[in-house]
Amino acid sequence: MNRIEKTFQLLNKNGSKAFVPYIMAGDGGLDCLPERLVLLEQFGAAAIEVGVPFSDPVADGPTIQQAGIRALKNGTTLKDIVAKIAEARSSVNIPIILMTYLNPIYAYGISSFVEDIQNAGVDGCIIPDMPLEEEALIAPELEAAEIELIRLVTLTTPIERIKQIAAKGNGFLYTVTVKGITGVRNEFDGDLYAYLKAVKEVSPIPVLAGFGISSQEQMQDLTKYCDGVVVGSKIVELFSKNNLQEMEDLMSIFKQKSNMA
Ligand SMILES: O=P(O)(O)OC[C@@H](O)[C@@H](O)c1c[nH]c2ccccc12
Repeated sequence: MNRIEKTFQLLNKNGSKAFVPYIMAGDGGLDCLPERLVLLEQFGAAAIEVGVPFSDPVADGPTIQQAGIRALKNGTTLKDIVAKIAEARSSVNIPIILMTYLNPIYAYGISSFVEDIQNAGVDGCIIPDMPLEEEALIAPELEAAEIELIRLVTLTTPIERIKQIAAKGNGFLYTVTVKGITGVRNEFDGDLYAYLKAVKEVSPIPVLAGFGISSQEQMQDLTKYCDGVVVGSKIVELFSKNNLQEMEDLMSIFKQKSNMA
């Protein structure tokens, strides 16, 4: 069984919710990636989304964009990231999910990409600019390698399409909570909770909410309606300020789960 599936089975059994932090690989130098992964697991992460820096990150807000620019300035490449994950894999028990736009995968070569991330122990992949209609490009190879393709739905996705996407049944459904790009928000649309509830009702796989989340209050509100949260910009900001205490405090409500992996 894939690590992602196993993780959600355990969370479910314990009645716990998932905290999935996003980090930008190469921000602060690629050498610190393994220690950051280990730290996030210790703080209570259920899985970690590792972002690949890219020059045209269409879904990224200012915090993630800046982190991407810093990582690119450090000379970070997808090849080096995959090698670093391979190096870190034996010290990390929780699932590692690689988030990259399609272009770097193309440049790498689809088959070698899948083969290399499989060997590195990557458990899942998020490719935000690849719609359902285009995924035949890579989905069969990922499936053969037992790597979960994590798909996104948004506030504007019709429910019939959400059903179709969720029915693919990989990993979890990434439900985007805002009409816009990544980045910390103070409040969400009033209809968000009803939408999350509707997504949860039609999804045979776990539903995670992501985009704009930075406080424990938001996390507690949202996880009433879904199985967990993805937090990117806030985590990226705290790493760049080296504010590990605030990170540990923020994640503390999820911590009891860290020992189950
Ligand atoms: O930064 P936020 O608002 O907390 O949102 C998570 C997000 O950063 C991360 O999941 C992510 C970063 N870049 C993306 C592009 C598409 C989808 C998701 C992402």
